[in-house]
This record gives sequence, C-alpha cells and structure tokens, in this order.
Amino acid sequence: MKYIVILGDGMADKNIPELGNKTILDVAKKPHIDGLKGVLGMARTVPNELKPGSDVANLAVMGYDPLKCYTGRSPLEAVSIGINMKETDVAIRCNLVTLLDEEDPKKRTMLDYSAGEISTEEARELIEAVERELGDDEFKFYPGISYRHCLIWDNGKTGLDLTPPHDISDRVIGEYLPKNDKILSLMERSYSILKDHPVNLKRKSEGKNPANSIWLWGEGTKPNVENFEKKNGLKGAVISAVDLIKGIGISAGMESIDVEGATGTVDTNYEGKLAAAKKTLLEDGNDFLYIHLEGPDECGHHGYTEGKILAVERIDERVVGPLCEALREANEDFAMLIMPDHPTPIETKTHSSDPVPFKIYRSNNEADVAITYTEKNAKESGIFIEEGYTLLEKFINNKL
Ligand SMILES: O=C(O)[C@@H](CO)OP(=O)(O)O
Repeated sequence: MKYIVILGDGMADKNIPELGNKTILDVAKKPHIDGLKGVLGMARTVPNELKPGSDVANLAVMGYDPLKCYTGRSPLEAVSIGINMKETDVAIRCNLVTLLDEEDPKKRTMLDYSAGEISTEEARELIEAVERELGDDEFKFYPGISYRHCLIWDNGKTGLDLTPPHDISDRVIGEYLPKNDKILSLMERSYSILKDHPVNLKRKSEGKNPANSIWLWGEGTKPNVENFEKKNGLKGAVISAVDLIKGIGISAGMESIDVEGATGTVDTNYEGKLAAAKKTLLEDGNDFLYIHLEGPDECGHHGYTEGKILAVERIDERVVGPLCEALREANEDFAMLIMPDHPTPIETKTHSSDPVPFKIYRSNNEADVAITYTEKNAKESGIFIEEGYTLLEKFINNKL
C-alpha cells in the first residue's frame, strides 16, 4: 500500500466576486481529483494559538502537533540549505524583496515580497554581496533558492514579532519594520548595498523588479521533529521546490528529492515532479510520499486569479491524473490525501487560519460516488477534524 499526500499550497479560497462568487476550487477544471470516489472533510491545520504560516500548517498535515514541535520557520529551511545549527543559533528567513524607492526608509512600500521571483543564480550573487558587507562573527547569510535565504544569528534572540513580507504587499513598511535595532539595521543597510548592484541594474533595464532590500522574518531555534518512520511505520519521501517542505521532510528523517526545474510557481516542472514521484514509490521502495506544489499559494499572494485556477488545473492534469494511472498500471494499492495546508485567498493576498477541505481516496475501498472537491462540499460532508495534525494518522490507519 502506498500513501500519497498531494499538497496544493494555499489552494483553498473564499467566494470571489469576479468568479460569480465562486471559489478557485469551484471553477478550476480538475476531472481527475473530482472523479476520485473518496471521502471529503474539513480540517483545522492552524491551531488558534499560532499564526497561519505554511510552516505550522504543513507540520500539521504531516502529522506533527505544531503546538508541541514548532520552533519557527527559518530553522526548518536551514536544515534543507544544509546549515548545521548550534543550540544557541537563531535562524531568520532573509527574503530578497522589492521596495519602492523613498529617501526615508519608513516611507518605502513593499512592492514585491519575491523581487519578481528572482532567479537563484542572481539571488546568490546578491546574498554574497550582503554577506561580504554585513556578515561577521555574529551574523552569517546563506543563499537559498530564488528569493528565500537564511541568516544565522549567533546567540540570537527569538520572539522578535517580525512581519512576513507577503503579508504586507503594497503597504508602506514603516509600522512593520523590526523593533530590534540589530535586525532593523541589517535591513536598512542592505538597501544601499543592493539598490545599485549590477544584478539589479540589469534587472531594471529588463523591466524586472530589482531585489533592492533584504527582509528578515520567521526566526527560530534548531528544530526538533520526531522521526516519521518511527512514528508511522512508513518509509517516506518529500518532493517540493521550497526549502521549508524539504527541511520538514529532512528533519523528520525522510528523503527529500530534488527535481530540476521545480520552481515553486505555476510554471514548475510538473513532469519532473511526477517522474520523481513514480520512481520513489514504484522503484525506490518508499511507501509514503508528500508531494508539495506551491503554485496556488504564490498566485494567491500575488492576487492572480487566473494563475491560481491554472495552478490547480495543472496539479490535476499533470500530477494527480498520471500518478493515479501509473499506480493502477503497476497494480499498486494506494491511498491519496488531497488538500492545501491553509487558504491563501485572492482577496487578502495572504494566508488565513480557516479550516481547509480535504479528499481521501482509497483504491481498494472506493466510495459509492465521486463528490466534486470544493470547500462547500467538504463542509457539507459533516466531517470536521478539529486537531488537523491527527488527520494523517487517520488517513494512514484507514479511519476515514
Ligand atoms: O516562502 C515564502 O516566502 C512564502 C510566500 O511565498 O511561502 P508560503 O506562502 O508558503 O508561506
């Protein structure tokens, strides 16, 4: 038996006026997901005590109680980047962002939390420049993927109340700037290093958003995630473009499979992810796979309705459909859990803590009818998992 989680990051949404008050899941054409004869339900993946980050929500979907094991987002990403954190280190997410030029730093606006989804190669040059100027015995910058990087603070502080930049798109940053002087100073000094860097001058000349500042958030200490195989008795793997999911997987002792051309956008390498999924399940002996697709979330943050619909449709057509077909052809019994981690509504361009819809399909125990996978149908099922981290155990142990 193979167990697969298809995680469409942020794909749940609210009713959208321009879609005739329907949601993305209502209008996206997803015949493969909808055609699966399975069970629908709702799950609360973000406990009331925590903020609706992908860190908290994905830990919960992977079966970990975030209230017990969550130590911050960046430390999980640091694991994927290959940073060996000391107990006294604090990891902080370092975005490359685009701020609107203003003399007074407080008056700048957060134009793009992703600096035009800058390429990893360009970003590496910029982070290396930042490290040369701002790195010292206390602070060290490590390049990651695209706009997502990491700062390690020796003997650093946590509880800094830093703001994720994707929560303040198009807003003046003044009131969201860090209260901690050291962190604030790093951010402000990065602007003068990056503003006229050749990489950015070239980007501007090509009409792209320059990565003219760093933005620090998501701090935390070394993570402590229970081994997945020990906990669930299944050897598992994760496939994702982003360091957060890779880092959770690696921290849990799972294999993290790198796929060339996996970008975390709607234009990711779906075929590459599919091929890796088939190989890991059918050839490499893994029984559990967490395949994460970031496209719907990115489109949600950018308020890009058509892109978000397309992202869901591509997951359906290029991952769910062919993966089910390959498992059937191989005569492999499988169970599939399809869900987002959290909603990323187009209207607010950021995450919400609302419960999310899920669908569970079992090839050896099909339901009588195939119910369309939408928020409304999932709510009407009457199945509600209040402690979302318990869903995975129910999925694996055939309790739903
Ligand atoms: O990685 C990030 O910076 C954010 C925004 O894309 O991701 P998520 O929305 O999944 O938390």
